[in-house]
Amino acid sequence: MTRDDARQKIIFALDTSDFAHVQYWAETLAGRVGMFKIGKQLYTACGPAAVRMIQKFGGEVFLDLKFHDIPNTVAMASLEAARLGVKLFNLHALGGYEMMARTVDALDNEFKGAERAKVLAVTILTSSSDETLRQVGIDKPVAEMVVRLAELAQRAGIDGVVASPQEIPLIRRACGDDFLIVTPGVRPGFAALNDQKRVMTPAEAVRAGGDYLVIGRPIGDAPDPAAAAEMILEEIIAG
Ligand SMILES: O=C(O)c1cc(=O)[nH]c(=O)n1[C@@H]1O[C@H](COP(=O)(O)O)[C@@H](O)[C@H]1O
Repeated sequence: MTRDDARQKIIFALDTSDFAHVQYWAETLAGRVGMFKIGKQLYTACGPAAVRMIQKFGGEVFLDLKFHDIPNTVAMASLEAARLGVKLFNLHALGGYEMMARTVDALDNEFKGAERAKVLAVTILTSSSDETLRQVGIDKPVAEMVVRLAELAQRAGIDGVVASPQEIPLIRRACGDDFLIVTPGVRPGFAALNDQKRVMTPAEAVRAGGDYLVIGRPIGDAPDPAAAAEMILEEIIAG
């Protein structure tokens, strides 16, 4: 794998509330990572201006708002996400088949075959365990639920999933090679686990078949974030 291929796989999770930080991170990491993830914290604080700031510096955006609502509301919100010109955005597969299929229909009607944002379904969050599922009344193990939700998303026309690296082989087997797998819960050798539970190293996640790796605190909290991003690249290439 070339250095550039490895770089394109890294999505930096821009988890901040401060608009001034957005420009700093865009300048510091543009060209070092493939995409910037704008999630609930930053989007709630700064809105579409944060997306535009990244785009101004030539960065691609993954809008991580994890929509989960009635089908019409999610479809309409998804159209707005796609109109921002982001490369990826997501919704919760637990919202069900109709919510996902209505969203894909709305996008197809609006973009009519032209290039559009890819939509991902979140399966089971990487911070969840079998016990977390039991607490909300789901008695199945995480791995079984992840595959079930990935298959449901694929049937609804969704482009891929967000899942823990540990579930990548199961999803690949069930959904094939063209289904995107975006994986958070990635921890390079030098970083702390924080609140993530089902983790892998960057090299292991790529070897397992992950298309993109979402990495936040191991880069953002590092004393030298640019150097941390380069170390992660080295880990991917060496692996
Ligand atoms: O959708 C996500 O990006 C996501 C899904 C998931 O299951 N687990 C998860 O950690 N994430 C996000 O991935 C990022 C991980 O950040 P770090 O744990 O700091 O690397 C955070 O912004 C989370 O919101």
